[in-house]
Amino acid sequence: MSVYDLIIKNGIVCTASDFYPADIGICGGKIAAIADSIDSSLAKEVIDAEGGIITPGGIDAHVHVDEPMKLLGDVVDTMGSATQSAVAGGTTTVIAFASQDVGLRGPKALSNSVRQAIDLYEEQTLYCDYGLHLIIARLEDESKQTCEELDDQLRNMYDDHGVSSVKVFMTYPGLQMSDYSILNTMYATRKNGITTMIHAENGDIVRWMTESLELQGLVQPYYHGVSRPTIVEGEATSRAITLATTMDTPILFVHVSSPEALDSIRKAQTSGLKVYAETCPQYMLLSDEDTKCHHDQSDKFEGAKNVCSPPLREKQNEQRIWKAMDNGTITIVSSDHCAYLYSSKFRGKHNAFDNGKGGGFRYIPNGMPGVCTRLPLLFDQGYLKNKLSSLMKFVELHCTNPAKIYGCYPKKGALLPGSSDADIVIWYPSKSKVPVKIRNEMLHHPCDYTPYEGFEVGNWPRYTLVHGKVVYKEGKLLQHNAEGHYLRRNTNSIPRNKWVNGWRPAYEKFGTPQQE
Ligand SMILES: NC(=O)NCCC(=O)O
Ligand SMILES: [Zn+2]
Repeated sequence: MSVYDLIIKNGIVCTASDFYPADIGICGGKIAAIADSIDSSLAKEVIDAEGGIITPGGIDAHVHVDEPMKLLGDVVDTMGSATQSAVAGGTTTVIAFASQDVGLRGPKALSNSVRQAIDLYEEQTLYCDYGLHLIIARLEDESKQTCEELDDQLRNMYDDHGVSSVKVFMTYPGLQMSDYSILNTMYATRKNGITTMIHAENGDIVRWMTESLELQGLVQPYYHGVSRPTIVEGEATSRAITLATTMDTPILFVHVSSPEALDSIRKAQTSGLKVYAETCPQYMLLSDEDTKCHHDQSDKFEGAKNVCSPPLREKQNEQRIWKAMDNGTITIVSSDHCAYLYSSKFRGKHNAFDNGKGGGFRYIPNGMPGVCTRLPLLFDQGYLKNKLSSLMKFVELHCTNPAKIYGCYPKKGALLPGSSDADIVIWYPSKSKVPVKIRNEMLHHPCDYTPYEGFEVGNWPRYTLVHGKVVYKEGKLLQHNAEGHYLRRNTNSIPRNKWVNGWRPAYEKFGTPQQE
């Protein structure tokens, strides 16, 4: 009788803490054993890693796909297509977004918003597991009443669906929250242990700059970046830190790109605050030059492919991001995958021309694809090209820290016998298959471009396993093994119980520990 369903032999196992040659035994979709050598006869099936590196599957904690509220317009991905592209690049868990349905009322309003998204994705073939954050689209009114309602709604959402994180926006027309509303949100997230994710850009400055550029006729895609200088992100970041300090609430800044933001985050972390940060590959590998037209001089709109917020920065900025990843200022790396078609004149990026809008940068849907390329690009740049101090650091940023921050460790993001799902990437042995030139066709996604077309990387996932089954092998997807599910997560946002003065939230008297 077989002890294991599968044994992976002759690999070099790399986790966030260790790097060593070992065999891995898998049983019932879980990591069952890791040892110097496991006898092949104990398994139904054996994969020979041939000396290749083995890492936990990637966790991409910032992915946008089509969702019931269509908050971001006609993004091209379903959850099915996003998970398919994810596993083709070694990512085995994605955390996407459900948006608040502002038409719903009552204590189950947020829970039901999430339910609608889960119902939609249940219909789709999923190649890996997915979780959901909740985007708070609008607080009904800015009264203390809302605080209490939000508290109930968050508790129900977590109890019903294990959603343990919410995202708020300090910019975007229709989504931008006032400081007052952010405080209301933090008051309730703190009480429920929910992680507060913040998109930090000063929306009023962006609006003012946008109008000024438009008056001067400067509306090409490149000017999207000009309307959102680095200090716009820096100011919002330091303001959000002030709000979080007042409310004693841990926060995580998504898609951090600016030196001023990094300085504020580093300072806050050094003073002991629970401030975390995410960055994305585009902020170390692309620049504002990529928002100009490159290929076809007659297409002045081509830079729209790379319009995202925060925008791509000057080339020299990328060194700051690498340093911040290595020194711990940046906690996680996600893709912020948000793919819109480019070639269609009727969909995606060209929506900027709908109804006589004229294609100005203000109207370009923000975002770019990246769920497939995140791990290979960073494995190449971070590890093979030595921009990170070790491969373990790469695993920490892309797999382990996202799992810890978002409450799914060690089920995800680790290779712990008895605890972790067998979500695994086996990379090519170092001497074979190098380099790989990235082509859009390799990415198994519905988008018609990748910002990384023609980039060369020194390795690529050879096998991707989800729940112990091979879902991607040597460039091909194995659909019969695609059995992804919705992932409930735990809360993991623990306040410090340190206050700026004598004020305490009203709920403190109901049992939360006081400052020591
Ligand atoms: N980042 C971006 O440009 N688009 C996706 C939405 C967001 O995360 O802000
Ligand atoms: Zn954002």
